[in-house]
Parts: sequence; structure tokens; C-alpha cells
Amino acid sequence: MPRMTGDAPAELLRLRSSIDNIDAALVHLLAERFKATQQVGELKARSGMPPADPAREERQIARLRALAHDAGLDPHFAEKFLNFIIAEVIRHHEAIAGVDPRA
Ligand SMILES: O=C(O)C(=O)C[C@]1(C(=O)O)C=C[C@@H](O)C=C1
Repeated sequence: MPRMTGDAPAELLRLRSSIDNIDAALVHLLAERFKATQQVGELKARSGMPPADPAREERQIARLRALAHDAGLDPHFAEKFLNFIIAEVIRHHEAIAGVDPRA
């Protein structure tokens, strides 16, 4: 195991504190996003619209990949992350619309 030298523990604590703040922000941002998508799911169910909109997803992925590239984040990771979130949103939309996932 590598030895902790000098002020490494303090540096590690400082970095972890920053990571904890970022993780908290991510949770709050995701909660707000899911509040918005909940309303989209209700609107879609009321209007008889399908839960998924692949054309909209394509535009979101292209946009996020470009943003990720410019921000120095791996675009492939950004795409996987968005797809992961959207899959959960679609599951919620289907539940609101009363779609049987086994059907
Ligand atoms: O914008 C919509 O139509 C949504 O239902 C939201 C959302 C998303 O989470 O961004 C989810 C499912 C759709 O396939 C596309 C986008």
C-alpha cells in the first residue's frame, strides 16, 4: 500500500469534500429533472402520446455529446449516462400510462 506523505491526507480530505458537494448537487439536479419528467409523463399519458420519443433522444444525445466534448468529459460516457437516465424516465412514463412492462 502506498504511504501517505506530507499533507496528502489533508489534500485528500479537501478533494473528498469537493466530491461530496458535487455529488449532492448531482442528486438535487436529478431530483429536479425527475420532477419535470414526471409532469411530462402525466401530460403524455393524458394526451395519449407514446412514452418514448426516439427523435428527441437523438437530438439530446448529439447535444450532450458536443457539450461533453467541449467540457473535457468523455462523450461516450455522457451518452451512456443520459441513456441510463432516459431508460428510467421511460419506465416511469410507462407506469403512469399503465403500460404492462411484460406485455
Ligand atoms: O421529452 C420527452 O418527451 C420525455 O419524455 C423526456 C425524455 C427525457 O428524459 O429527456 C424521456 C423520454 C423520451 O424518449 C425523451 C426524453
